[in-house]
Amino acid sequence: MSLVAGVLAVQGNVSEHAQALARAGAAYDTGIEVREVRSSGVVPDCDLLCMPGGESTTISRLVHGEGIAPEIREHVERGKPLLATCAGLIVAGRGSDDRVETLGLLDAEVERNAFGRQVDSFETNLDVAGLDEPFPAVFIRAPAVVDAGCEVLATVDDRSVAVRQGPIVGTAFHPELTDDPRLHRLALLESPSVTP
Ligand SMILES: NC(=O)CC[C@H](N)C(=O)O
Repeated sequence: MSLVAGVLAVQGNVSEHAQALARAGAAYDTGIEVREVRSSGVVPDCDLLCMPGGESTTISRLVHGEGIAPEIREHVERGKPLLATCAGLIVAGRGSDDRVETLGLLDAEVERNAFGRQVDSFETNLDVAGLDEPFPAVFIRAPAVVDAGCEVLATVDDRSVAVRQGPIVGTAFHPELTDDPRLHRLALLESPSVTP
């Protein structure tokens, strides 16, 4: 079978997500066609969706300005999986920062740059619910979920850094920046609406 995966391409690690999707699909012999989402009209054809990191202010402006926001909303309302990473998590959540117009898809208040400047970037082996072995998680000016009304999959220093609600998985870290495809698999290919 073959799946169509959309990667929001207004900003962020687009090619890295495309490669991660290819790695994740290879394990299942699933063909994955990646489409970059820069304007409206692409998301309705997608089985899976990634919302990458970048600058959440910019991403939220473009998502709303280009008419992509209602399509993402409809995508998850139809039970199709969405992986939102870092700035993508901020945009998917219910915001705590006026400069970001969030989508409110996740019942999670997300604090931007939650780990402070002194630790702008770090990597840690993270226990994630649903994965057997720790995941090599890369954090770059990462947010954290400060108030989660949804399932928490992982924490760092008592802060929630991976959450799940229905077909949506949000991570404060960047699973696309490692060779490990397990997070993309867990979030996207093992979602109930997708049968690889
Ligand atoms: N790597 C990232 O996506 C960083 C997110 C960024 N700090 C923001 O607030 O938008």
